[in-house]
Amino acid sequence: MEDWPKHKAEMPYGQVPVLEVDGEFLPQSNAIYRFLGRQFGYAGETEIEAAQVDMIGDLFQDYFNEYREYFTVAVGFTQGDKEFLFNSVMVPARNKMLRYLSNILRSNGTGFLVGKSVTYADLLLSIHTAGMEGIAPGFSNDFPRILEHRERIESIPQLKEYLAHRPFAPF
Ligand SMILES: N[C@@H](CCC(=O)N[C@@H](CS)C(=O)NCC(=O)O)C(=O)O
Repeated sequence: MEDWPKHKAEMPYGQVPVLEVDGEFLPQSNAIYRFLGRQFGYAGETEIEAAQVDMIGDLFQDYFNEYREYFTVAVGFTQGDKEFLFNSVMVPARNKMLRYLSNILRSNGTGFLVGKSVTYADLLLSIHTAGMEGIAPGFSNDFPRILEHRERIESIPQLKEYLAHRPFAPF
């Protein structure tokens, strides 16, 4: 955080995340997800699946905007009443989003959010609930399909290996 003001000026829009590819700086989470998803085969197998995966990526942006006020206080970026914001901002946003995604999981019926295999939409969900669990323990406990989905995603061998050895990430 102390170094951030220096790096902010180097970022195309003064924000992170930014992916650097062969000297090109690519900002915006969803552009990065699509770029990596297409490159490595996690962006949906057909045109309609790709659109459904992107739809979930966009939904996560809207969702983040809904709970941003709680999140910035919870991780110490801004000052505020964390408990009040959890109940008034985070809980309604979480309930709406996790219910919606539980319904998608139930109707898709493959164990994944889109199609028959893992996509970046599944990674967004499992990373989100894992991160929130660190901030608000028990975050997804009322959503059994979401818990089960996270276990499925985190037990993918390559991901399991990565999660066991990745550098410390605060959230
Ligand atoms: N729409 C952008 C939003 C990026 C964004 O809000 N970045 C925040 C961190 S999550 C940031 O860089 N904040 C530091 C700052 O603005 O100085 C995206 O999805 O990548």
